[in-house]
Amino acid sequence: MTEDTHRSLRLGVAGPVGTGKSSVIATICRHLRDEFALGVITNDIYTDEDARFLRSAGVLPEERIRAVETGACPHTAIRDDVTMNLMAVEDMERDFAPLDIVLVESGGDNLTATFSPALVDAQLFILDVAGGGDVARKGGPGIARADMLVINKIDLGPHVDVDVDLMVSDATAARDGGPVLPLSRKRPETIEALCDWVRRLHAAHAAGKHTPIDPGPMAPHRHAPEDGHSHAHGHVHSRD
Ligand SMILES: Nc1nc2c(ncn2[C@@H]2O[C@H](COP(=O)(O)OP(=O)(O)OP(=O)(O)O)[C@@H](O)[C@H]2O)c(=O)[nH]1
Repeated sequence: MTEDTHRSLRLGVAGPVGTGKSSVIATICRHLRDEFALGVITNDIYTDEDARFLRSAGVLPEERIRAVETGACPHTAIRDDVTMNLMAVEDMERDFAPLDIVLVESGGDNLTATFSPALVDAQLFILDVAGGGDVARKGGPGIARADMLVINKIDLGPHVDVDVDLMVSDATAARDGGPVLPLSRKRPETIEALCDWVRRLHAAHAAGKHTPIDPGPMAPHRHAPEDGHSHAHGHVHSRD
């Protein structure tokens, strides 16, 4: 007989470095932890820094926030060989059953990193206005086809000369009309819009009406590690 595992909604959060992945996860946990049983898995190459940030923010009981130290290109661990992450998600689902939602934070630093549908049911891709208003136009699988594109830190628009409305309409065009969510932790109505999207997604998942979408593979890229050898993967480090 197989073990009775409780299958949560697995929600990936990806995006370039510093756009606010940990902050968005903290926000979702703070606002939805009384409605849903939540868990978080973070990904970093060598540290558990993101997990420590979330634990110190006190957004969930500490044991519900676990780190996967990928020890290699973090994008590989969410896309090409998801074994470490899948085991972490399944362990958490078993240890805290029944969980409603497990959030998985990607290591990030890359405009094209996306999750494999073998790991997550849905994914958020996060850009911020501080990265420049034209980033949304540049496209890529996460921007074009993630379940939701978040444009974060819209409170900073005037300070970095970014027209937020234009960035949102560029992003919507890059997604062929797919959903785009302007967000700022300083604007409660945008946080409520994010929470509503998560609620609807969870309801669709629980009803068996949500179909995971693969945003598509990363573009080819090369790493140049310290030892002078380089190796190629299927993605590009656009902010390296
Ligand atoms: N002004 C403003 N700053 C924000 C907002 N959300 C996040 N930040 C700040 O942006 C910085 C980066 O946020 P993180 O959540 O650490 O970003 P991240 O994508 O998880 O970063 P990495 O894990 O290093 O890739 C932090 O200093 C946050 O305080 C926002 O809505 N407005």
